[in-house]
Amino acid sequence: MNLPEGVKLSTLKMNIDDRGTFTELLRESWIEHPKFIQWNAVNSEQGILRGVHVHLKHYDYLTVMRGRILFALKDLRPDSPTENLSAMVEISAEKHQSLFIPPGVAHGFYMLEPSLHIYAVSEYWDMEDELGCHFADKSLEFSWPDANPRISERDLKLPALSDIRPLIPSFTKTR
Ligand SMILES: Cc1cn([C@H]2C[C@H](O)[C@@H](COP(=O)(O)OP(=O)(O)O[C@H]3O[C@H](C)C(=O)[C@H](O)[C@H]3O)O2)c(=O)[nH]c1=O
Repeated sequence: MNLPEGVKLSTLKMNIDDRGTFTELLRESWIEHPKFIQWNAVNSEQGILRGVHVHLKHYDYLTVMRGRILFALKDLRPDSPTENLSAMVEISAEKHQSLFIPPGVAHGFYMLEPSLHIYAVSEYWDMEDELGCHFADKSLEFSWPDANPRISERDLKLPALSDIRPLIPSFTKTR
């Protein structure tokens, strides 16, 4: 699958026995840079769309613990080898995968089923690092399965993609 440079989609090993399952979600050795300092758990009803957000500083590392989520990604970093590439990735709890998203890659999440995703961030939550644009902006080139998702007031008021593009720093190779 063609993903923005630096985005990593990994399959996690689910150990199954007669009691249930055991899955390692993250080892520090799997990701050289950055270190993750905060974890979040997010429950969502079906039909919810979170985003589209993009960060100047922090990295996200996500996995789906229950349900099925469509992750939409777009590379907004000037000079990136995949500048302007859009991608849609579906992750379910059954096929345990993780998604690593560097700064400058816009992302939005549409819940195909009631879902629980957990994610780690490399900086503490800071609204200064919470940019975003309206999910239905055509220049995102996202094909959402739902033209009328349930979305927060904040996300509904997000600007056009063209308004935030000048704020995104140029691409730097993830160490
Ligand atoms: C991010 C965050 C939020 N909150 C509080 C603030 C709100 O009362 C509530 C929901 O926050 P928000 O509406 O920002 O959640 P999402 O719309 O799911 O956005 C989050 O997930 C999308 C996809 C992102 O990429 C954003 O980085 C992240 O903000 O949790 C906290 O208490 N700590 C936190 O670290």
